[in-house]
Amino acid sequence: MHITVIGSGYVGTTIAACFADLGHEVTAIDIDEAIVETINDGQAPIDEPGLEELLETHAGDRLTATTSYDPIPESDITFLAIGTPSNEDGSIDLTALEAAAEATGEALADKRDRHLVVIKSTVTPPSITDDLVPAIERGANNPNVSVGMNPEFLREGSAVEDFTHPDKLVVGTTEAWATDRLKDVFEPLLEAHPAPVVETDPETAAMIKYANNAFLASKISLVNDLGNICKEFGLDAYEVMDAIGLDDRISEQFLRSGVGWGGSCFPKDVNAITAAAKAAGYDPAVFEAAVEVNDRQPERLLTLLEAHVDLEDARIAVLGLAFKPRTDDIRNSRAIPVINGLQRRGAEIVAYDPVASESMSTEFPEIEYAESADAALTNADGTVVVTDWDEFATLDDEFQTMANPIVVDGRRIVEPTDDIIYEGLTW
Ligand SMILES: NC(=O)C1=CN([C@@H]2O[C@H](COP(=O)(O)OP(=O)(O)OC[C@H]3O[C@@H](n4cnc5c(N)ncnc54)[C@H](O)[C@@H]3O)[C@@H](O)[C@H]2O)C=CC1
Ligand SMILES: O=C(O)[C@H]1O[C@H](OP(=O)(O)OP(=O)(O)OC[C@H]2O[C@@H](n3ccc(=O)[nH]c3=O)[C@H](O)[C@@H]2O)[C@H](O)[C@@H](O)[C@@H]1O
Repeated sequence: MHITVIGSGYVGTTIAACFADLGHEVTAIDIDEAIVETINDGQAPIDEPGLEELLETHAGDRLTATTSYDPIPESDITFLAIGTPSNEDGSIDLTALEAAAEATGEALADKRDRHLVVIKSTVTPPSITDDLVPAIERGANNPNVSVGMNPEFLREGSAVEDFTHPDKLVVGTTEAWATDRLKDVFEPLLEAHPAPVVETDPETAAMIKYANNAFLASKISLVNDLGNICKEFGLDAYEVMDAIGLDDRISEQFLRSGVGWGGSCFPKDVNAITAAAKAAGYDPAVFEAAVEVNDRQPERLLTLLEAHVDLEDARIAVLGLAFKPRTDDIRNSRAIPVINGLQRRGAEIVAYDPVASESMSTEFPEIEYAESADAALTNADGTVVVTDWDEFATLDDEFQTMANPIVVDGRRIVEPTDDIIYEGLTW
């Protein structure tokens, strides 16, 4: 099948490369010329394990990238994988996606065969009928074009692996031929890795995506609430969570308490579904509480640090800047409120991350960036661990180069020893 994928970010590039690997002919379309050139050179525009290998194999062969929308009518199906960020009030900002949807409609104006436009971006259910279908129709109201929704569940840092080993495939369509076409795209993937296929309408498919993300984010906040209680009682939250994770109804996944959830999706998606629910007249109390608990965790981390060291003019090492390990993405990283909190308290900050220092230096150009954890720790009056990079698990003698070996761990990654003053956030 010939597939066009519009938007070559984390999702677009991953799915374009994986579709090519499944044997499809793929055209990736992005407005950013540098991204298009990178893909055509067989390189990955983002840092994701396994992605560069796929692009090296397929670029120039089954996969080509372009800034032009012209290939759209020649393809059988188009996936829209454009960013859906937040407005100031937390509601979904559809500007970029609507522009791409309208341009896609225009490109399909004269198409005589059936064409399926699939929304891959995370969008609120009402926005499909209220904004996106009208945007495509503004481009051209062609009855041969059908609109579907196929939410994506991949995680950054394991995008290729997650895409190729899905828990489920959600197919949101309005016509039988559209369902068949979307399922045909995934047929080779499901043959290799069978997964349940949920066939539904586009709005329910969109809601499934928010329910998934809001559930997981709320689960972590619930775990953080429990973790904070454990800490107050002098108990180890991880021992408690390991036990409750044995209950199949709870599951052992996403039970890691600490400095909270960040990234490009959980924060914006919980805010977007909350705003959409409020616009529809319902106040989602649990989601609001989940955000509040999440906002509190960085402050709790700093309060624990303050109990050991006066932060005014203290040199504090921040270990980990990415929102999670194995990515250079700092969007909504918990390191941002941690650094803000340290700055408010007058601390001097030295930060280290294996890959995300450059991204963070655009956000905080004024702080110092070290080349290694060792260098960051040298002469520091205290350290906070914000991202659970594997390399922090092996830190040991490095803490002895600190002026004061005080370690406040926001991710339960450092091995406590008698030679350091170790404080866990929820243990
Ligand atoms: N990042 C992730 O792990 C996941 C993201 N999602 C959702 O997928 C969507 C895309 O997210 P990301 O890939 O992270 O976004 P991104 O911001 O990394 O990529 C979006 C791309 O679209 C391009 N673009 C913008 N306007 C365009 C236009 N008119 N025509 C062509 N290209 C255009 C941009 O240049 C950029 O390369 C969002 O709705 C997000 O919530 C869903 C699952 C996972
Ligand atoms: O819609 C999206 O973009 C994606 O959002 C998340 O994926 P992602 O944000 O890439 O990463 P996660 O592994 O979910 O981690 C999110 C945040 O939660 C934190 N987290 C995760 C798990 C846990 O037990 N505790 C915890 O604090 C992580 O440190 C990180 O800051 C979802 O897991 C994906 O299914 C979804 O597709």
